[in-house]
This record gives sequence, structure tokens and C-alpha cells, in this order.
Amino acid sequence: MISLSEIIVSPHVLVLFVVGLVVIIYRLRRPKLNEPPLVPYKYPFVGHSFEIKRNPEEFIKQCHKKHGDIFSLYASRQIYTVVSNDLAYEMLRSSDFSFRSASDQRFPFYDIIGSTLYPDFTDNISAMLMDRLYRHLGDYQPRIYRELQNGIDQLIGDCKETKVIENPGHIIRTIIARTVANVIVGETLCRDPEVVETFATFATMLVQNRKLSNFAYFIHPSLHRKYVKLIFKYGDNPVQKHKDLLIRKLKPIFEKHQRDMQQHGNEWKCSDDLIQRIINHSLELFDEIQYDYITCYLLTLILAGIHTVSTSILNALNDFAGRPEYWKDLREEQESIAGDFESDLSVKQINEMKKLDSFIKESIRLVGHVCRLVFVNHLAYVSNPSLHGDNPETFSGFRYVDKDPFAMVGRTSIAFGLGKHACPGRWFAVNNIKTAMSILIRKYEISSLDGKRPKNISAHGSIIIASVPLKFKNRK
Ligand code: HEM
Repeated sequence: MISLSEIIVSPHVLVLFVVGLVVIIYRLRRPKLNEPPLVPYKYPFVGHSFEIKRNPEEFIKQCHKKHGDIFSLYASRQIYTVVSNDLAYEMLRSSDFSFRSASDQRFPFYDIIGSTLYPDFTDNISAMLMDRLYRHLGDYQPRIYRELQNGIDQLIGDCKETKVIENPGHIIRTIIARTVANVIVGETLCRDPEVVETFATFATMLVQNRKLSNFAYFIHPSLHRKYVKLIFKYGDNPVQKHKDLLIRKLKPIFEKHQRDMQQHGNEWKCSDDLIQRIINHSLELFDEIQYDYITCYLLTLILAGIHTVSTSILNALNDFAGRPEYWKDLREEQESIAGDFESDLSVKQINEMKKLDSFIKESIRLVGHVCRLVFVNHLAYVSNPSLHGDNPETFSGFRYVDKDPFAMVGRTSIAFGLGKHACPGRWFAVNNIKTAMSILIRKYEISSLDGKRPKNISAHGSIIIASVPLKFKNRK
């Protein structure tokens, strides 16, 4: 009888193995008709993985120069198409394109929280956000303003003497977590430390878990998806812990709402908090309060709304602190539009702050958005003078004054996506960022320790906004 080792070393099997390998490599590297050119690479299976890991900016720049506005790369055993300039714009506008599904490949968020069980889940959230936080944004503005003011007073406070805030990123995240919690779950729950903790840390917890799975992604995205789902299904399952906490906190409030509804019938006026709309939604869909559905809704809003808004404020604050040439103009605009701290700041006043709007839009334009490098050539977008005017790669805070405002998506503004899937929370986001910046600019002199703009950190094609110590001093 022939042993297994004899079969393995037999010359026929070896020849077959080599031929098979050559065919696989040839098929992998062969350019296909009607497909973007695949940038040649040296090592089969590895493809461009190392170049992308080593210096993604430089690598993409070189490929763009050599291969034009559309080309493909092979990494992590997958083909990625990189598009630039007009082609990128057309792709983003297409209804087939969605950053959500692209980032779902990197991190299957909806599987992890369990919302894939519910049909039309994100469409429902988008419709609610458009109704409440776009059409009725003005109704929420007084409490947004009050919550931001309280948060800044408590966590930055009185700075008669110059105060160095060691980790402004952490403070801003807590302030935004409370503000978003106020709008979503109402005045009472947004004061609950455990709820604020969940709002403030949920996204960071997911990002940390994502880092753990980067190695699996490097081998193959499908392995990565399975690995991530396993970590969250078994073991510690941090998502379930956040869901359990939210249910424990929400249950008594829901039960009170139901009692009120039964007692007062049609006369009962429901609260403006988004949670009331989410309850109504659950009643329409399931004829009962479906707690799992409601917590999926909340976790999606928390993930989409808090990290994005707080890192955008931190980035704009770094620009403000390190660019004293803008202080005079931005302060003058604040003084001419906003009243003192006792009076409210309306959405109309916020919309009139054109210099601040342009300053924030410029601040975010230059850092782009997570993962974008891999799919849309963000470097080509940033450095395109026909879109952004002279010296597009350098910061020019008032570049967009009297042009399209930040919340309006279009050729000069892609941070919120474009087309059908563009971010439905963008008016709320821009309003929160501008309101927070307005309070900070009016209240304090803010500067960096060395007088320079704090440097952001570039890691594998993404930019991490630096949370470095900043100096705060009362203005009056
Ligand atoms: C500066 C802050 C923000 C940025 C940069 C941002 C950016 C984005 C981007 C790029 C998308 C993907 C668009 C696509 O799939 O093509 C998105 C989707 C989404 N965002 Fe935002 N966002 C921000 C704030 C918010 C806030 C505050 C909320 C909610 C309160 C929110 C809710 C959503 C939702 C629900 C989606 C999914 C929409 C869909 O897939 O149809 N976002 N956002």
C-alpha cells in the first residue's frame, strides 16, 4: 500500500501542484475586461498589503500619478478599487454606493448589535432623524445650548488663571455624550452617570475591538467578519452589557409613559425626546414595546452621532488653538451675532455664523473620514484646486465663506457622504459643533502649549485626531 508521504512527494502530484499554483496566480493577476486596471504587484497572495500598511498616502499618490483616476489594488486577498476626482464624485452620488455597507465589511456593526433582524432598520432611523433633527431642529436647540453650556461650565469651568486641560478629547466626548443623550432619552436620564458612560464609551469600545481584529482582516476580510462576530457572540459580549444597562434604565420610564397614555388618552401630550418616537415606532411595528429593537436603535444613534461630532469639535479646537491669525475674525463674528451667555442661541443665529461654518468645514475637509483612503482617493480630493481654490492642501479657514455651507453635501463637501445615503444627522451634527465652538470661543482664550497647531496622527490611511493638552483662560 502507498503511504500518504509517498503520494505527497510523488513527481506527478508535485507537477500538478505547481501547475495549479501557476494557474491561480495567473488568474489573480490577469486584468479582466471592463474592469479598472489592477496595479501590478510582486508577491502573489500578499499583493499590495505591505505597501498599503507601510505608507498608504505615498503609495496611493504614486499609483494615482501612474494609473489615473481609477485603479485597483489587491490586499488582504481582496480587490479594492480606488477612485479619484470626478469619478469619485459620481460614485458617491450613485444610489448603489454607501459608506455604511463599505464600512460594514471592515466592521459588521449591524450584525453585532443584532439589528439585521429588523427590516428597513436604517431607513427608519434616517426618516426619524430627518423629521426630528432637521425639520424640528429649532425645538431642540434651547436644550442643546443649555446642556453644552452646563457641560462646559462643569468640566472646563472657571479659568481665571490659565488652566491646562490635559485631555480635551475626553472632556468634549463627555459633554457631547450628555447633549446627545438629552435629545434622545430626555432630561432625567441624561443626568444618570451610567447612561452617560454608555453614550460616551460605546464607540471607543467598538474601535478597540476593531483593532484586535485587524490582523484577521489582513489575512482575509471574511475571516475577519467571522472572528468579530465570534468575539461578540461569546465571551464577554460588551454590546449585550450596554443593551442590558439601557433596558434597565429605560424600563421604568417606558412604564410611566404607558400609564400616562392609558390615564390621559388623547389629551396626553407626548414628550419631544427621540425615545418617545422610537417607542411609538416599536408599537406600530410590533404592537408592543420591543426592548431589543429600541436598544439597537439607540446604539446606532450613539455610534453614528457621538464619536463623529466630538472628534470634529476636537479637530476644530486644535485648529483654533494653533492658528492665532483667525482669533480676531472669529471672535468678532461671535460678538456681532451671539448675545451674552444668558440669552438663547437660536438655529437662525448659528446659521448666520458663516466664518465659523467655513472654519469647521475646512478643518474637517483636511482630515477626511475614516476608511476613505481605501475607496475614495481622499488625497486627490483634498488637493484638487478646481474644487477648493488656491493652495488646496493648506488650511484656509475662510475658504468657504459665502459659498456652500458645511451641512450642504456636494462637490466641496463629502464628509457626510453624498446622494441617497448621505448622513441624515448632518444638520444636528453641524449645529452641535458650531454651538459648542461658539460657547468656547466666546468664553475662553484657547491656545496650544507651543503656539503651533497640534499634529494629528496618521495610522494606516486613517487620521486620528490628537487630544493634546490645551490652555484655557477666561476672556472676561
Ligand atoms: C461630524 C459628524 C458626522 C459625520 C462626519 C457623519 C458622517 C456620516 C457618513 C460619511 C455617513 C455614511 C453615508 C453613506 O453611507 O454614504 C453617515 C451615515 C449616517 N449617519 Fe452620520 N455623520 C455625523 C454625525 C451624525 C449624527 C450626529 C447622527 C445622528 C444623530 C448621524 C447618523 C447617521 C446615520 C443614521 C447614518 C446611516 C444612514 C444610511 O445609511 O442611510 N450622523 N454619517
